[in-house]
Amino acid sequence: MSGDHVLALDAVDSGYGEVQVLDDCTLHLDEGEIVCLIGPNGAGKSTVLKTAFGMLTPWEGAVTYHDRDIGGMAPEDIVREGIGFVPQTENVFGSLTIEENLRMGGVARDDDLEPVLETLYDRFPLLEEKRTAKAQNLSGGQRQVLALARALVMEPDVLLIDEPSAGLAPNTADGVFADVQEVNAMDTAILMVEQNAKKGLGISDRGYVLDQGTVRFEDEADELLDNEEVSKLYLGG
Ligand SMILES: Nc1ncnc2c1ncn2[C@@H]1O[C@H](COP(=O)(O)OP(=O)(O)OP(=O)(O)O)[C@@H](O)[C@H]1O
Repeated sequence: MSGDHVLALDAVDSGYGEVQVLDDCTLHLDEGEIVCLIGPNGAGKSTVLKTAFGMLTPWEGAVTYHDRDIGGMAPEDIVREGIGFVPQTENVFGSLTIEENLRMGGVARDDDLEPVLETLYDRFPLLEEKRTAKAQNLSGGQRQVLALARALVMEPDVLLIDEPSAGLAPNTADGVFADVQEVNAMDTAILMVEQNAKKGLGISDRGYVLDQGTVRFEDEADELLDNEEVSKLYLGG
């Protein structure tokens, strides 16, 4: 795959030890997009993100960022390239303050963090209000906002987000999805895994249905939501 994709997986096989999870997986993310990856438990959605972020090295195929091969590059180097990752769990340091968490997000930067912190505090006033509080005292939704903001300290142009709504009450999840949209509006392309397929696709431009490590469907998000087969097989009717 080539062209002007920001991020692409091209015919990627990947997995853990000897266990293959991704099988000829091809997908891409373009500038400005939110793309949602849905599919059943164990389909390999998180594995896509881990392979894109260098936590796993592709066995076959290529991972490209602006057409440059980054397959298997160390995560710390990938972060410097401009890709951020918000894992599903344990994505903040509970015993550190909000501000310390944000500063941890910037350890790979060697310039002054103040301007970017100010921008993030403007964007997420909640974090400024609580900047001296320990992250463990935040609610689940607030933690997700902190995890997003922490990844944004590096000013990535791609953000990989694993299940932003996991474990959150519906209203709280809606707030986090709104924040994801806002992050996207700050010129960040987003590849998001989401268990809540309807809501995830609801804020996305395009989507992929992954099943057994392979892309089964890809389309505009609206089309996937309207697709009867996708609906029956993957969206619970
Ligand atoms: N660290 C690991 N070591 C070995 N196998 C793993 C590891 N992490 C995941 N797997 C296996 O890889 C397969 C795909 O997992 P993955 O987490 O990518 O799925 P997923 O689509 O994100 O599903 P879920 O919604 O359950 O998180 C599963 O069979 C899982 O058991």
